[in-house]
Amino acid sequence: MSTEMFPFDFSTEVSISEVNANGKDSSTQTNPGEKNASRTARRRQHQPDKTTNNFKESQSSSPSPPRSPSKSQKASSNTRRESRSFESFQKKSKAVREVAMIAEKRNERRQRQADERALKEQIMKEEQGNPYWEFAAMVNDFRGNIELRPLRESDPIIENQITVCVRKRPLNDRENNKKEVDVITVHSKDKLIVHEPKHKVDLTKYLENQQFRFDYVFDETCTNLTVYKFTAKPLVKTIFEGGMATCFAYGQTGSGKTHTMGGEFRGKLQNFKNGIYGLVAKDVFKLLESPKYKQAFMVSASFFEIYGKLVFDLLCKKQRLRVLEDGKQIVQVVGLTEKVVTGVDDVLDLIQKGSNERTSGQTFANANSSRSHAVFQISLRKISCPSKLVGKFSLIDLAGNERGADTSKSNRQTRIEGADINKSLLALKECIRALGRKGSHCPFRGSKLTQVLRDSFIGERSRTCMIALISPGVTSCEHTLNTLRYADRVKELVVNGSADDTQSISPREISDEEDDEDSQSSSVQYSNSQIRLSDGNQDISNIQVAEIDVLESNRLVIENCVYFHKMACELYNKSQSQSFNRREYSRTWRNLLQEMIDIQKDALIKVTDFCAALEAEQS
Ligand SMILES: Nc1ncnc2c1ncn2[C@@H]1O[C@H](COP(=O)(O)OP(=O)(O)OP(=O)(O)O)[C@@H](O)[C@H]1O
Repeated sequence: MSTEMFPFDFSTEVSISEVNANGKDSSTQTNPGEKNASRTARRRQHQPDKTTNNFKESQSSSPSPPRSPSKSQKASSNTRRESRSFESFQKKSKAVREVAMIAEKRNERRQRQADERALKEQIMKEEQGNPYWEFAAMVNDFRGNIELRPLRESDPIIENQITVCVRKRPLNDRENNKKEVDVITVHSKDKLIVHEPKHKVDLTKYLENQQFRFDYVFDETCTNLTVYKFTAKPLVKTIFEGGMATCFAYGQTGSGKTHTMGGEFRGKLQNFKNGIYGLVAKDVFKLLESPKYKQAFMVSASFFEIYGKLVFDLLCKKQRLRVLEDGKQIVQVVGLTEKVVTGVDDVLDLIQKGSNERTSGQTFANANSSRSHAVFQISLRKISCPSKLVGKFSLIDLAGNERGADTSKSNRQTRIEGADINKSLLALKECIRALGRKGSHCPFRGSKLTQVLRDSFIGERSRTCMIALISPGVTSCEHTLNTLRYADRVKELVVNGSADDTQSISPREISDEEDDEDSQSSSVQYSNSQIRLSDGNQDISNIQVAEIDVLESNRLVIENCVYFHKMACELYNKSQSQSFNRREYSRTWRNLLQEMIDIQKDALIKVTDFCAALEAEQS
């Protein structure tokens, strides 16, 4: 096939040869005519919409190659041939363009793949020895495609009755050394995304991105001061207005509960001034100095630890304390040290003393502080009537929530501890939910923790804040998801409740003339000696208490059945999908069953006790 005869057919070949050579011209030995034809073809590729014009243009602009002497005789026959080749080109030009376009796309795709490969190789080099490098690349890629707008100091503070927020700590040295991937993206001031690493059946890796929403989300750059400003600080005035304020730190061991509540660590030393305990104390004394409250109130503090069913005084050599409840459901921690404090330094001394006691004074019954709940309380009383409690701020550093899952592999003692922690966290969730559902029964007898904090869950003026702490590392992903789901269940109610349920608590002044009867439900008596339970009355009261417990556990079983049914259906449906993950499925299913069994076991114990009490009463 000669260039003279089929100049444009030749250009087609050039195009194809270009395609075959991935964009490089493979026809190295070309004569000038071929070169012209090739140039024409390239011009046509660059202006695909003007093929016909190009054709005319190329016809006129392409110089003809040297011809033989019999030109004049062959002129008419050449014209016919060229006209035929023009028709042929017209037919083929569409196909040529399509082929060129396909080639172009293929080249682009190959280029993209090559770039991705190069990027992967670069990350692999940088992340040498990191088993999660592919997930790291995926998370980076995800973050690169979204706009992040974390919380700002200037963001408004919302006055909720129940606030639930999340704080993400930075990766620690151990996690950095292990090259753990940070799987938490704080998307905005109230949203975060968990990138859960997953594998498909064919072992392809992928991320399951789960989004959660809370009142506030604090990223790893937030300081204790910022966290305090949005969480506990707005609650300080509550105790001056006759209410109960409570702040919980919830999360797995090592997620930053003590760092947030007690203060930042510098090595083994803790700076109690910038923990929430210390910051609350500072603001309490600041408010106490205001003309409105000056000389009106006295402040006292106590610090104790709940370990299973036992309570220990952290301000008195871990002395064991008893918890009693009188006929009016007023709960007392009998013998608890309550020290009067006159300034922030006094409070910091007590925090230091209690914290040291907590970590150094570990006994057989408490080998690890992460297995106990620490409760620090600041109480406000009237100077004119110290036995009368005005308000109380309870700050609780909860036991590591993963401890509740210590089950089959652990020894009996650990299993019992785990069950107690599980039970108390479950009861806590229910009590906060009951507070949100104003007027609904508060199942505070569900655990020692909720029993001693009963006042926090009742009354119009009670306000609660939960700070869920999470570790960002990939190996903590499962615990992180459990923490977020728990916090979400507490928040769920706040989101679904009516506007009245969730917001704006009208402040109320405490007047000297306030009626004792009226305030009794939300205040505890100062003196432990005021608990009056005659022997005869106590029996009746015990049966009544047991009856309430049984009914409460019955309600909990019903509620849980509904939740269980919903979750079991969701899980089963998920198991039918293509992204079915056996390990995740079995773990979730096991946890769900365990939760159900725990609640039912608890109900069974309560009803058995109640039956026995009724029998005893009859005989
Ligand atoms: N936001 C943070 N910024 C920097 N370091 C942090 C942060 N949160 C926690 N840490 C560090 O992580 C480590 C574990 O924190 P912390 O002791 O507070 O965890 P925890 O949840 O209280 O654990 P446990 O349940 O065992 O008491 C500490 O060394 C602490 O300094």
